[in-house]
Amino acid sequence: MNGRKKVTVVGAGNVGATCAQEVARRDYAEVVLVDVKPDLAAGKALDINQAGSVLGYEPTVVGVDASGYDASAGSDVVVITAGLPRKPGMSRDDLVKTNETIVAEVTREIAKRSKQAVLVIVSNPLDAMCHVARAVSKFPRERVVGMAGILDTARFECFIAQETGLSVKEVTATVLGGHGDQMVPVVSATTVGGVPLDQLVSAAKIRKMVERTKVGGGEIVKLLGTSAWYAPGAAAAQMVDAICLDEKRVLPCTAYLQGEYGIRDLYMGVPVKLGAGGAEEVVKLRLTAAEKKMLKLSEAAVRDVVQVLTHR
Ligand SMILES: NC(=O)C1=CN([C@@H]2O[C@H](COP(=O)(O)OP(=O)(O)OC[C@H]3O[C@@H](n4cnc5c(N)ncnc54)[C@H](O)[C@@H]3O)[C@@H](O)[C@H]2O)C=CC1
Ligand SMILES: O=C([O-])CC(=O)C(=O)O
Repeated sequence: MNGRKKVTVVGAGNVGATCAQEVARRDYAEVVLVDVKPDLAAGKALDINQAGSVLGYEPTVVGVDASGYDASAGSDVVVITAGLPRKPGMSRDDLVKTNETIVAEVTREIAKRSKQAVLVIVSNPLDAMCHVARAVSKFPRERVVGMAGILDTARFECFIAQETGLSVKEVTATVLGGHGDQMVPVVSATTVGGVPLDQLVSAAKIRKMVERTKVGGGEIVKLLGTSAWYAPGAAAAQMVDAICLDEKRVLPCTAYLQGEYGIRDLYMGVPVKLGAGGAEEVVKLRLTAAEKKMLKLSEAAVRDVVQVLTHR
């Protein structure tokens, strides 16, 4: 034992490798990167380790293929990014069957070797893939949590900073609901330097930013031909920090709801107290009537996808 936390990232593609490097840069964990493609994880691990010499972190990243899952044993946190990304013209939901098979297989391998880990799911369609990971791992709901809200919120905050000309560090926003076009940017809880957003920006401009946020993933898919990775990788690493360092941060995460926000037996994005135990508590936020209505629409959209799953 070297006193470091152990973090496994499954999927060494765009999001997984970015997340692995973000975690490596923090220098508190050994990082295991796993990918089904032979040599991909080993090559990325080597590259990330060599960057540490320039950026100032220890070379603790190990890369293995699917025959090397034993290297992940005893992980504190496992980030699952394995699966196909969408291409232009596709919705995230179009990935459901292919990625269900992948996420189920990966979760099986992980759960038997890291029985106490917190699983952070990234693969899409996100809310549905959280159901798959929970059903296969049989972990308690606190220890299977999804990454989407931090990314969606980051997009909203970025647009607000650009619109107001104020530092993004002063912007506090939150985006709830499913990780699809029905997500709910919560304008009533959005402030810049403590000032409510609607005192700074016109209703029409806010509407435009809200709509852009809701299709923020698709905007990047159109530009790149595949989906985003810098912001998603950074967002997943922020969740890893909160868990490994027991930060008790309140972050928008995808959690299994059992009556909170009037929603039962479904994964949805809500504010969560994130610490060593995973999603330790769902935090209640007062929503306006319009926001509640939007959350109901988002719930219906997530339920439509979840009902096609074999593992739920
Ligand atoms: N939750 C969110 O906010 C976001 C989710 N995503 C999702 O994350 C996933 C990954 O996206 P990218 O990294 O851009 O894709 P990518 O194609 O760059 O990487 C995915 C990796 O998964 C690997 N993989 C496939 N099957 C595997 C298996 N059975 N075991 C281990 N590895 C396996 C592939 O070989 C590939 O290297 C996609 O489903 C994408 O839609 C992407 C961005 C944001
Ligand atoms: O848009 C996608 O397919 C990937 C994703 O979830 C995002 O970037 O929000």
